[in-house]
Amino acid sequence: MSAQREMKEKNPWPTPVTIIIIVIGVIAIVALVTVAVLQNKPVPQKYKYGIVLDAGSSHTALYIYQWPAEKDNNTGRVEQTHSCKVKGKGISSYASEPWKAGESLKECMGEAEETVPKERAHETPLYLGATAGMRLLDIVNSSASKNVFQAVENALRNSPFSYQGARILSGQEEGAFGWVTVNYLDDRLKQGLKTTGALDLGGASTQISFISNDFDGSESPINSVNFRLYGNDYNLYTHSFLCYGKDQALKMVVANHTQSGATTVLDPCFHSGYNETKNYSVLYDSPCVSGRKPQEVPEKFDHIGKGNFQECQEVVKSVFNFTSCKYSRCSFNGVFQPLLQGPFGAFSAYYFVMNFLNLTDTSMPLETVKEKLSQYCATSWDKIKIQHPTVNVKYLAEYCFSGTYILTLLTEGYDFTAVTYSNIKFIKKIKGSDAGWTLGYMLNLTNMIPAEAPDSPPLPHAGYVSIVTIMTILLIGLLLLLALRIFWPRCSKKTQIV
Ligand SMILES: Nc1ccn([C@@H]2O[C@H](COP(=O)(O)OP(=O)(O)O)[C@@H](O)[C@H]2O)c(=O)n1
Ligand SMILES: [Ca+2]
Repeated sequence: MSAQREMKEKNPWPTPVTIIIIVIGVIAIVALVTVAVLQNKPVPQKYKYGIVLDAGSSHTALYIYQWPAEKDNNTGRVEQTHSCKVKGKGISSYASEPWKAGESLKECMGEAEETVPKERAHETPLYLGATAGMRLLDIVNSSASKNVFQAVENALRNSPFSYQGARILSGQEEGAFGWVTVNYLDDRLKQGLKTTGALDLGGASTQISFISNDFDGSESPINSVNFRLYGNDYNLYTHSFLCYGKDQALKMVVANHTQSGATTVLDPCFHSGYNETKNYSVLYDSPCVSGRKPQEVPEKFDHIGKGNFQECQEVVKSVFNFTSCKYSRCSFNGVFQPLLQGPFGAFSAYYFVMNFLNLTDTSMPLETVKEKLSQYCATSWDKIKIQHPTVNVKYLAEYCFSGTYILTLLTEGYDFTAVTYSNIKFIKKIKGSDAGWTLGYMLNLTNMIPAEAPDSPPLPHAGYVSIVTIMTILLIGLLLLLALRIFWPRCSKKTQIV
């Protein structure tokens, strides 16, 4: 015992070598922990951008998407960072003065230039896709449609972005890309989860798209779209009904009322007290109704509201044809539709209308929804105007019709029942991005969704760094213990003597 005390008094400090080892060990640990922390700190993100113009029948909207620059190969999330509503009507309304279609886009294109960093502009793809308004214009006047595209192209080519072209989407593309958007934003594709069907209601056409076990594409190939996304195969059913958007459907319904060429039309889909003089020529100005035009019509008619939901439902039904079906089952107008399956997201005008009517809650029994709509339709036009002083009266007048049309389309047209109605969710946005075909369109054209699932490392980055750090600390600890035994052998010996 005394010898041990003697030794400690002689040399109370560890040897310099041990100190160096300990210092190096501590520095190594601090360095490792610092590296691990810094490595996992979010670095300021650099983004890439893509722009899509949705040239709809009623208006054009511009959407800007962004995704992490270093991850455009399929792992980074694409999200909407900005949107801009073009003032005025859709591009198809400029058939007689096409240059105005190009002009109309300039304000939103200016916003896009402010949103996308200058150094990214030249590599930012810019697309314009036109839907049913231009499909209809192309049917009645294809040279006018070409002129509108020419004007739009001139405006977009002069932008600093990488212009990739303007074209009319087929109804099938419109339906399929809407489905891709909804399922991409919900993260259902990457994870191979059960998908959500997509219901899109526009002004001039409407789309229904869903996966059904009942459907392999063979019964009606024109309604079938095949995808391989993230290693999963999808056989999607999709159909677009031209003329069954809510604005054209309204024209068809009113046209059915006015077959006799009457000067007064009593309309159950408009509120009592509503009375507007309208032109027959405007009513019959689209190919959706031109075939119904009576031989002899006066110039104008008085459109008078009656405010009766039940009767409105009956006249709305008159635009759906259920008489012939050459397939095992049909929705309407002889169009094949497999058994409805799964949850559905209903967006665009489905959402705008049901949201205005306070009817987006689909857990409410369908009968209650109908009662509420019936009460709304029965409210006088004067009262409606007082209740909604800020809403444009042209749109305000149409909500009773639009609500009735939506319920009729869903239940009679597509065959949703009181039970399956609750599978529908009326949505505007998913995680900050608008539901609609534009995102799916861009993801497809930029090959941003791979056919095969990307290989992912077995551990996430943070987990990898933590494990390496812990293992290194353990190793250093072991080395230190080893060093203690080598450089202080006497210590251990003394302990043995004691
Ligand atoms: N805030 C809004 C915006 C659009 N809408 C309606 O939503 C529909 C959008 O259709 P769209 O312009 O995309 O037409 P399509 O080309 O898709 O048929 C139109 O009927 C608009 O009137 C609405 O009800 N409320
Ligand atoms: Ca649309």
